[in-house]
Amino acid sequence: MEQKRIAFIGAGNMAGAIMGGLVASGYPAELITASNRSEGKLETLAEEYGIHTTTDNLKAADSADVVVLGVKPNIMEKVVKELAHLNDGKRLFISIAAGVTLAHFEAWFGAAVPLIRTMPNTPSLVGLGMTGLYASDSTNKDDKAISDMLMRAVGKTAWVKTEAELDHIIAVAGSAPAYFFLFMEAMEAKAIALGFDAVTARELVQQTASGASEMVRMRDMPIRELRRQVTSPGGTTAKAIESFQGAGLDRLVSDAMDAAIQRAREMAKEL
Ligand SMILES: NC(=O)C1=CN([C@@H]2O[C@H](COP(=O)(O)OP(=O)(O)OC[C@H]3O[C@@H](n4cnc5c(N)ncnc54)[C@H](OP(=O)(O)O)[C@@H]3O)[C@@H](O)[C@H]2O)C=CC1
Ligand SMILES: O=C(O)[C@@H]1CCC=N1
Repeated sequence: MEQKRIAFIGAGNMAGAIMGGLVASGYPAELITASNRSEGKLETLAEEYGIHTTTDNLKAADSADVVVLGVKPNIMEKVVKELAHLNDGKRLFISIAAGVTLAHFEAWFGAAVPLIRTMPNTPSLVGLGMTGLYASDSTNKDDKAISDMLMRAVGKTAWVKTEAELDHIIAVAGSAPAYFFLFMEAMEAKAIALGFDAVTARELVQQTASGASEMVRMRDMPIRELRRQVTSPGGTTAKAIESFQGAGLDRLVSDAMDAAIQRAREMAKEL
Protein backbone atom coordinates (compact mmCIF):
# COMPACT_ATOMS: atom_id res chain seq x y z
CA MET A 1 0.00 0.00 0.00
CA GLU A 2 1.30 3.49 -0.86
CA GLN A 3 2.26 5.37 2.30
CA LYS A 4 0.19 8.48 2.84
CA ARG A 5 0.76 11.67 4.80
CA ILE A 6 -1.56 11.53 7.81
CA ALA A 7 -2.69 14.51 9.92
CA PHE A 8 -4.43 14.12 13.27
CA ILE A 9 -6.65 17.07 14.21
CA GLY A 10 -7.02 16.87 18.00
CA ALA A 11 -4.21 14.93 19.63
CA GLY A 12 -5.86 13.64 22.81
CA ASN A 13 -6.07 10.16 24.31
CA MET A 14 -7.51 8.25 21.38
CA ALA A 15 -5.63 10.03 18.59
CA GLY A 16 -2.41 9.87 20.63
CA ALA A 17 -2.85 6.11 21.01
CA ILE A 18 -3.34 5.65 17.25
CA MET A 19 -0.25 7.76 16.48
CA GLY A 20 1.78 5.72 18.97
CA GLY A 21 0.50 2.45 17.47
CA LEU A 22 1.29 3.59 13.94
CA VAL A 23 4.87 4.52 14.80
CA ALA A 24 5.34 1.30 16.79
CA SER A 25 4.10 -0.69 13.79
CA GLY A 26 6.80 0.91 11.63
CA TYR A 27 4.80 3.66 9.89
CA PRO A 28 7.26 6.49 9.08
CA ALA A 29 6.99 9.19 11.77
CA GLU A 30 7.90 11.87 9.21
CA LEU A 31 4.58 11.18 7.43
CA ILE A 32 2.54 11.91 10.59
CA THR A 33 1.49 15.37 11.84
CA ALA A 34 -0.46 16.09 15.01
CA SER A 35 -2.40 19.31 15.43
CA ASN A 36 -3.82 20.20 18.83
CA ARG A 37 -5.34 23.21 20.60
CA SER A 38 -2.91 23.17 23.54
CA GLU A 39 0.83 22.70 23.08
CA GLY A 40 1.76 20.46 26.04
CA LYS A 41 0.50 17.23 24.44
CA LEU A 42 2.24 18.08 21.18
CA GLU A 43 5.62 18.40 22.88
CA THR A 44 5.19 14.96 24.45
CA LEU A 45 4.09 13.40 21.13
CA ALA A 46 7.02 14.94 19.25
CA GLU A 47 9.44 13.70 21.89
CA GLU A 48 7.98 10.18 22.17
CA TYR A 49 7.25 9.43 18.53
CA GLY A 50 9.30 11.91 16.49
CA ILE A 51 6.22 13.10 14.54
CA HIS A 52 5.58 16.65 13.26
CA THR A 53 3.38 18.86 15.42
CA THR A 54 1.51 22.14 15.05
CA THR A 55 -1.33 24.10 16.61
CA ASP A 56 -2.52 25.07 13.12
CA ASN A 57 -5.24 22.59 12.05
CA LEU A 58 -5.42 24.00 8.54
CA LYS A 59 -1.70 23.70 7.94
CA ALA A 60 -1.70 20.10 9.21
CA ALA A 61 -4.69 19.04 7.11
CA ASP A 62 -3.58 20.92 4.00
CA SER A 63 -0.34 18.95 3.81
CA ALA A 64 -2.00 15.53 4.38
CA ASP A 65 -3.63 12.85 2.22
CA VAL A 66 -5.55 11.49 5.20
CA VAL A 67 -7.04 13.68 7.94
CA VAL A 68 -8.06 12.00 11.20
CA LEU A 69 -10.63 14.06 13.09
CA GLY A 70 -9.88 13.29 16.75
CA VAL A 71 -11.69 16.08 18.61
CA LYS A 72 -14.71 15.69 20.90
CA PRO A 73 -18.14 15.62 19.20
CA ASN A 74 -19.12 19.11 20.41
CA ILE A 75 -15.99 20.66 18.83
CA MET A 76 -16.33 18.80 15.52
CA GLU A 77 -18.55 21.32 13.67
CA LYS A 78 -16.11 24.19 14.26
CA VAL A 79 -13.11 22.09 13.23
CA VAL A 80 -14.77 20.70 10.10
CA LYS A 81 -16.00 24.09 8.90
CA GLU A 82 -12.44 25.38 9.24
CA LEU A 83 -11.23 22.56 6.96
CA ALA A 84 -14.24 22.35 4.60
CA HIS A 85 -12.47 23.86 1.57
CA LEU A 86 -9.88 21.04 1.74
CA ASN A 87 -12.56 18.51 0.75
CA ASP A 88 -11.37 18.03 -2.83
CA GLY A 89 -12.76 14.50 -3.23
CA LYS A 90 -9.26 12.99 -3.02
CA ARG A 91 -8.34 13.71 0.58
CA LEU A 92 -9.71 11.08 2.96
CA PHE A 93 -11.26 12.12 6.29
CA ILE A 94 -11.52 9.67 9.18
CA SER A 95 -13.62 10.45 12.25
CA ILE A 96 -13.26 8.78 15.64
CA ALA A 97 -16.10 10.78 17.23
CA ALA A 98 -19.16 9.15 18.77
CA GLY A 99 -22.56 10.28 17.54
CA VAL A 100 -21.36 12.53 14.70
CA THR A 101 -23.04 11.14 11.60
CA LEU A 102 -22.15 11.23 7.92
CA ALA A 103 -25.09 13.62 7.44
CA HIS A 104 -23.50 16.05 9.95
CA PHE A 105 -20.17 15.85 8.17
CA GLU A 106 -21.77 16.43 4.76
CA ALA A 107 -23.70 19.42 6.12
CA TRP A 108 -20.58 20.94 7.69
CA PHE A 109 -18.35 20.22 4.68
CA GLY A 110 -21.16 21.51 2.45
CA ALA A 111 -20.79 18.51 0.09
CA ALA A 112 -20.36 14.75 -0.10
CA VAL A 113 -17.04 13.78 1.47
CA PRO A 114 -14.81 10.69 1.38
CA LEU A 115 -15.20 9.85 5.05
CA ILE A 116 -14.77 6.80 7.21
CA ARG A 117 -16.41 6.83 10.62
CA THR A 118 -14.70 4.74 13.26
CA MET A 119 -15.58 3.80 16.80
CA PRO A 120 -12.48 2.80 18.76
CA ASN A 121 -12.25 2.01 22.47
CA THR A 122 -9.75 2.89 25.21
CA PRO A 123 -7.88 -0.44 25.23
CA SER A 124 -6.40 1.04 22.04
CA LEU A 125 -4.17 2.91 24.49
CA VAL A 126 -2.44 -0.39 25.28
CA GLY A 127 -2.65 -1.90 21.79
CA LEU A 128 -5.72 -4.03 22.56
CA GLY A 129 -8.39 -1.85 20.99
CA MET A 130 -11.51 -2.99 19.16
CA THR A 131 -12.64 -0.55 16.49
CA GLY A 132 -15.78 -0.54 14.36
CA LEU A 133 -15.56 1.16 10.95
CA TYR A 134 -18.15 2.42 8.48
CA ALA A 135 -17.28 3.76 5.03
CA SER A 136 -19.30 6.42 3.20
CA ASP A 137 -20.21 5.83 -0.45
CA SER A 138 -17.61 8.42 -1.49
CA THR A 139 -14.72 6.24 -0.32
CA ASN A 140 -12.78 3.65 -2.32
CA LYS A 141 -10.87 0.42 -1.65
CA ASP A 142 -7.62 2.27 -0.79
CA ASP A 143 -9.45 4.53 1.69
CA LYS A 144 -10.82 1.47 3.45
CA ALA A 145 -7.44 -0.23 3.45
CA ILE A 146 -5.64 2.73 5.02
CA SER A 147 -8.34 3.22 7.68
CA ASP A 148 -8.16 -0.46 8.54
CA MET A 149 -4.36 -0.28 8.76
CA LEU A 150 -4.60 2.79 11.01
CA MET A 151 -6.94 1.17 13.51
CA ARG A 152 -5.20 -2.21 13.38
CA ALA A 153 -2.10 -0.40 14.66
CA VAL A 154 -3.90 -0.28 18.04
CA GLY A 155 -5.92 -3.51 18.01
CA LYS A 156 -8.55 -5.29 15.94
CA THR A 157 -11.14 -3.96 13.49
CA ALA A 158 -14.71 -4.85 12.48
CA TRP A 159 -16.43 -3.28 9.46
CA VAL A 160 -20.16 -2.52 9.50
CA LYS A 161 -22.42 -1.83 6.53
CA THR A 162 -24.69 0.82 8.08
CA GLU A 163 -24.22 3.76 10.43
CA ALA A 164 -26.87 2.34 12.76
CA GLU A 165 -24.58 -0.64 13.32
CA LEU A 166 -21.85 1.74 14.43
CA ASP A 167 -24.11 2.70 17.35
CA HIS A 168 -24.32 -1.01 18.13
CA ILE A 169 -20.51 -1.16 18.10
CA ILE A 170 -20.54 1.62 20.74
CA ALA A 171 -22.69 -0.59 22.97
CA VAL A 172 -20.65 -3.76 22.43
CA ALA A 173 -17.11 -2.32 22.29
CA GLY A 174 -16.76 1.51 22.42
CA SER A 175 -18.40 2.00 25.81
CA ALA A 176 -17.93 -1.58 26.96
CA PRO A 177 -14.51 -1.37 28.63
CA ALA A 178 -16.34 0.69 31.28
CA TYR A 179 -18.78 -2.19 31.93
CA PHE A 180 -15.89 -4.53 32.69
CA PHE A 181 -14.19 -1.85 34.83
CA LEU A 182 -17.44 -1.40 36.78
CA PHE A 183 -17.65 -5.13 37.43
CA MET A 184 -13.99 -5.23 38.44
CA GLU A 185 -14.45 -2.21 40.74
CA ALA A 186 -17.28 -4.03 42.52
CA MET A 187 -15.19 -7.19 42.91
CA GLU A 188 -12.18 -5.19 44.11
CA ALA A 189 -14.31 -3.39 46.72
CA LYS A 190 -15.68 -6.70 47.97
CA ALA A 191 -12.18 -8.24 48.10
CA ILE A 192 -11.04 -5.31 50.25
CA ALA A 193 -14.12 -5.69 52.45
CA LEU A 194 -13.16 -9.35 52.90
CA GLY A 195 -9.80 -8.20 54.30
CA PHE A 196 -7.39 -8.30 51.35
CA ASP A 197 -5.01 -5.34 51.12
CA ALA A 198 -5.58 -3.01 48.15
CA VAL A 199 -2.62 -4.28 46.11
CA THR A 200 -3.62 -7.93 46.49
CA ALA A 201 -7.31 -7.18 45.83
CA ARG A 202 -6.42 -5.41 42.58
CA GLU A 203 -4.12 -8.21 41.48
CA LEU A 204 -6.66 -10.94 42.26
CA VAL A 205 -9.29 -9.17 40.18
CA GLN A 206 -6.99 -8.13 37.33
CA GLN A 207 -5.32 -11.51 36.87
CA THR A 208 -8.66 -13.33 37.01
CA ALA A 209 -10.25 -10.98 34.46
CA SER A 210 -7.24 -11.23 32.20
CA GLY A 211 -7.15 -15.04 32.55
CA ALA A 212 -10.86 -15.33 31.71
CA SER A 213 -10.46 -13.04 28.70
CA GLU A 214 -7.45 -15.02 27.44
CA MET A 215 -9.40 -18.27 27.77
CA VAL A 216 -12.14 -16.85 25.56
CA ARG A 217 -9.49 -15.83 23.03
CA MET A 218 -7.50 -19.07 23.10
CA ARG A 219 -10.15 -21.75 23.49
CA ASP A 220 -12.33 -22.39 20.47
CA MET A 221 -15.54 -23.08 22.39
CA PRO A 222 -18.66 -21.15 23.40
CA ILE A 223 -18.19 -18.78 26.36
CA ARG A 224 -21.10 -20.58 28.01
CA GLU A 225 -19.03 -23.80 27.96
CA LEU A 226 -16.06 -22.07 29.60
CA ARG A 227 -18.43 -20.93 32.33
CA ARG A 228 -19.82 -24.45 32.69
CA GLN A 229 -16.30 -25.80 33.22
CA VAL A 230 -15.84 -23.55 36.30
CA THR A 231 -19.26 -24.35 37.66
CA SER A 232 -19.22 -27.65 39.58
CA PRO A 233 -22.76 -28.91 40.20
CA GLY A 234 -23.79 -27.99 43.74
CA GLY A 235 -20.55 -26.03 44.19
CA THR A 236 -19.55 -22.45 45.04
CA THR A 237 -19.66 -20.99 41.53
CA ALA A 238 -23.18 -22.33 40.96
CA LYS A 239 -24.34 -20.36 43.99
CA ALA A 240 -22.67 -17.15 42.76
CA ILE A 241 -24.12 -17.54 39.25
CA GLU A 242 -27.55 -18.27 40.70
CA SER A 243 -27.30 -15.03 42.64
CA PHE A 244 -26.36 -13.01 39.51
CA GLN A 245 -29.05 -14.61 37.39
CA GLY A 246 -31.66 -14.29 40.12
CA ALA A 247 -31.00 -10.54 40.10
CA GLY A 248 -31.60 -10.46 36.32
CA LEU A 249 -28.05 -9.93 35.07
CA ASP A 250 -28.91 -10.72 31.42
CA ARG A 251 -31.70 -8.16 31.43
CA LEU A 252 -29.47 -5.57 33.16
CA VAL A 253 -26.75 -5.98 30.55
CA SER A 254 -29.22 -5.83 27.67
CA ASP A 255 -30.89 -2.70 29.10
CA ALA A 256 -27.50 -1.02 29.67
CA MET A 257 -26.45 -1.68 26.08
CA ASP A 258 -29.78 -0.37 24.77
CA ALA A 259 -29.23 2.77 26.87
CA ALA A 260 -25.81 3.30 25.24
CA ILE A 261 -27.34 2.90 21.75
CA GLN A 262 -30.16 5.27 22.64
CA ARG A 263 -27.66 7.87 23.91
CA ALA A 264 -25.59 7.62 20.70
CA ARG A 265 -28.76 8.41 18.72
CA GLU A 266 -29.63 11.32 21.04
CA MET A 267 -26.10 12.72 20.80
CA ALA A 268 -26.45 12.74 17.01
CA LYS A 269 -29.66 14.78 17.34
CA GLU A 270 -28.12 17.24 19.82
CA LEU A 271 -25.39 18.37 17.42
N1 LIG B 1 -12.67 7.98 25.24
C1 LIG B 1 -13.26 6.94 24.66
O1 LIG B 1 -13.53 5.87 25.24
C2 LIG B 1 -13.64 7.05 23.22
C3 LIG B 1 -13.65 8.27 22.58
N2 LIG B 1 -14.03 8.36 21.29
C4 LIG B 1 -14.05 9.63 20.60
O2 LIG B 1 -12.73 10.09 20.45
C5 LIG B 1 -12.75 11.50 20.38
C6 LIG B 1 -11.64 12.04 21.24
O3 LIG B 1 -11.82 11.57 22.56
P1 LIG B 1 -10.60 11.54 23.58
O4 LIG B 1 -9.34 11.24 22.87
O5 LIG B 1 -11.05 10.70 24.69
O6 LIG B 1 -10.62 13.10 24.04
P2 LIG B 1 -9.43 14.06 24.43
O7 LIG B 1 -10.04 15.21 25.16
O8 LIG B 1 -8.33 13.32 25.07
O9 LIG B 1 -8.91 14.59 23.01
C7 LIG B 1 -9.48 15.62 22.28
C8 LIG B 1 -8.35 16.56 21.84
O10 LIG B 1 -8.88 17.53 20.96
C9 LIG B 1 -8.15 18.73 21.19
N3 LIG B 1 -8.90 19.88 20.68
C10 LIG B 1 -9.98 20.50 21.20
N4 LIG B 1 -10.38 21.51 20.39
C11 LIG B 1 -9.51 21.52 19.34
C12 LIG B 1 -9.40 22.32 18.19
N5 LIG B 1 -10.26 23.31 17.91
N6 LIG B 1 -8.39 22.04 17.34
C13 LIG B 1 -7.51 21.05 17.57
N7 LIG B 1 -7.57 20.28 18.66
C14 LIG B 1 -8.56 20.50 19.54
C15 LIG B 1 -7.99 18.78 22.68
O11 LIG B 1 -6.94 19.66 22.99
P3 LIG B 1 -6.59 20.18 24.47
O12 LIG B 1 -5.24 19.59 24.76
O13 LIG B 1 -6.53 21.66 24.35
O14 LIG B 1 -7.67 19.71 25.39
C16 LIG B 1 -7.70 17.32 23.00
O15 LIG B 1 -6.31 17.04 23.00
C17 LIG B 1 -14.14 11.96 20.77
O16 LIG B 1 -14.79 12.41 19.62
C18 LIG B 1 -14.81 10.72 21.33
O17 LIG B 1 -16.18 10.66 20.98
C19 LIG B 1 -14.33 7.25 20.58
C20 LIG B 1 -14.31 6.04 21.17
C21 LIG B 1 -13.97 5.83 22.53
O1 LIG C 1 -18.90 7.70 26.35
C1 LIG C 1 -18.75 8.15 25.21
O2 LIG C 1 -19.60 8.92 24.74
C2 LIG C 1 -17.55 7.76 24.38
C3 LIG C 1 -17.94 7.00 23.16
C4 LIG C 1 -17.54 5.58 23.41
C5 LIG C 1 -16.74 5.65 24.61
N1 LIG C 1 -16.72 6.84 25.10
